[in-house]
Amino acid sequence: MSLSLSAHLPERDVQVDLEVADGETVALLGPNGAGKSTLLAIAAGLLRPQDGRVTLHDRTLTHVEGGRTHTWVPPHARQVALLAQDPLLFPHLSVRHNIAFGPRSRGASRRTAALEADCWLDRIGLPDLGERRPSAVSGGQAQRVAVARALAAEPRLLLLDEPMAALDVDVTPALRHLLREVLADRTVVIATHDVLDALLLADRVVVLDCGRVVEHGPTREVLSRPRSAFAARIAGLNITSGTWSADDDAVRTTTGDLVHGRLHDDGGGAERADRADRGVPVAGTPMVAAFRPATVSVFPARATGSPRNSWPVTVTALEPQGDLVRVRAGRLSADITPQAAADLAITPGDEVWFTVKATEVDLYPA
Ligand SMILES: Nc1ncnc2c1ncn2[C@@H]1O[C@H](COP(=O)(O)OP(=O)(O)OP(=O)(O)O)[C@@H](O)[C@H]1O
Repeated sequence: MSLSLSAHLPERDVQVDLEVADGETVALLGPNGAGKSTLLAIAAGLLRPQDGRVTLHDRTLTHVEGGRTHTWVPPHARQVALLAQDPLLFPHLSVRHNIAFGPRSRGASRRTAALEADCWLDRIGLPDLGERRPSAVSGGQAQRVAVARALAAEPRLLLLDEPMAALDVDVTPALRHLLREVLADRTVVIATHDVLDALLLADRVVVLDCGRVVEHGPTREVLSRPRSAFAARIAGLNITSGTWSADDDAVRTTTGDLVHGRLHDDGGGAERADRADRGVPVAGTPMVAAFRPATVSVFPARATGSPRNSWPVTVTALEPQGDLVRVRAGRLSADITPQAAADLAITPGDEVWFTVKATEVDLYPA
């Protein structure tokens, strides 16, 4: 194993074992507060567990037993790079010098470091922005620079904490594309809420809940046969949140749309979700609605016969999805046949209607 981490941190109720093979990308998935960032902080040496051990390529970085520290390598000496939501570039340095910082700190000459930085600027598609200060580039560009800066330091382990979370949905595909390219063959742990990150970037997923690993395995296996409630909720699904409207017998989303569907109770796993409906939530209960992109039909105008779930959306992207075309509209997506996409002649920016039968929508208390 390249990375082996076992940690117990009682004050955060975290007890986790994690192993990552050499060259493997593992996605840590889990709801808010599950312990994803805590795990990354332990690996990076920003947090000391009560009991635990972190080894990277057989080198012990952390070894603590019962609060007593036996081995502690400080963060800068771990050869571990942590990339957070916020790119945290040095504001007083140019973009080129930010990237050159890694090679310089490895002992490279000024000239070599600058040449390496220029290679990275090309690679991240920003060859002309080297002289700019971080304040003069966009959020998406800054995050690409942060990726280059992290990798230019040649870390043996790269940790990514929700790298896409602070970005507009329009720029996430470009960053995801870059990550796909640069993460191949590196040892990486990426904490994310986004199932697409897991699908596109990770070889394996580890699902955390309440500070424990509740599920792990190859990405597609876990997402196609999820066993934990969280994985079931996010596995390739459209997820939209809102609150229960008793008058409408539906979830009212933050944008005011109503989503009708099949009610489930607390979603305690796929097995339970199959059972008949239980109690109806009280008005105002926070809820999530989940439905598969393949169940969504796309129409140029409101569908006749007006199915109960039909929403006007603006197409933001079209992407191949197996044999189908994924039509993205912000956070929602529909998978349709290439023929249907051609007939509709959809392009990003178009207004269309997404329609889904209530029987295809699962509603869970959030
Ligand atoms: N600085 C902190 N001090 C004390 N407890 C914390 C701190 N940060 C997080 N926690 C607690 O540790 C637990 C794990 O939180 P953590 O931030 O690791 O979860 P997460 O999965 O990264 O969540 P998110 O997706 O919201 O970032 C939670 O119970 C949280 O309340």
